[in-house]
Amino acid sequence: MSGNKLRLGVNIDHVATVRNARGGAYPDPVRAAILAEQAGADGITAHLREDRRHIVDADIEQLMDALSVPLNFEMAATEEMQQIALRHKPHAVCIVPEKREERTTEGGLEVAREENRLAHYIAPLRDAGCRVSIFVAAEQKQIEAAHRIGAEVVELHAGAFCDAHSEGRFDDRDREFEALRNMSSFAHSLGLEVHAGHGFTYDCVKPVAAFPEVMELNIGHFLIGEAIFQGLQPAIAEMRRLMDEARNG
Ligand SMILES: CC(=O)[C@@H](O)[C@H](O)COP(=O)(O)O
Ligand SMILES: NCC(=O)COP(=O)(O)O
Repeated sequence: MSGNKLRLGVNIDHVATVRNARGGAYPDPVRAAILAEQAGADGITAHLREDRRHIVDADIEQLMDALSVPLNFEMAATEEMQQIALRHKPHAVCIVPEKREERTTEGGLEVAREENRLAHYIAPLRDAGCRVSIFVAAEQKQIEAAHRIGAEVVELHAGAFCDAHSEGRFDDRDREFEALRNMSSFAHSLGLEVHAGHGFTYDCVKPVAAFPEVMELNIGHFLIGEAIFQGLQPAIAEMRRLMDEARNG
């Protein structure tokens, strides 16, 4: 991924959701990834869930062959996913919590609860050259634990902030925003690279994009939705414009 500008990782999971609705071959998430690259995405994010509800193993194979920007491979901390990651050796892996019954990622990884296991789990991934990120809630104890286990990056779960904003719960939104801002600064003070993701829309991206410590935003569901109305490349270009506006004033 490029320099120290605020990078945009485009998550293409939900192109696969549409594809899988009919069990066919289109729309192709790999074609979406290539179009996203051409529209200015600095990286592509794909979440291979245990239940393969959207991205499937063949998508990861094809993305590894087709992409000229880095792949951020989201995965649960399972033996199966570790073997898949070690086989492909993507630029980055992001360890996320998963529950089969969830509709989408509901919270951050409870790193503090299983530090020893996760430290051993991520070591081979780091040794294989993958940049290891941990998807965490904006909580000090989780960020400290992510640092202790040897993660290089934390991705702050922005979902509570984004949901509160879109639902008009502005007191909740402001509280979540303060947590994100404080934990972005705290994570940076530990030497962690700071990312954020989950739930960003045009309306709520700028306040977090303005955090000077944040190096990357991973955004998917909203962009794929917007692509239905204005096309994927214009949707990405607008998100990029808003991110740049936030960062550069
Ligand atoms: C970890 C995260 O916030 C996103 O990658 C999200 O998981 C997208 O996938 P789902 O929509 O299946 O949760
Ligand atoms: N890690 C967050 C991500 O990849 C995209 O989340 P969303 O924008 O699909 O909610």
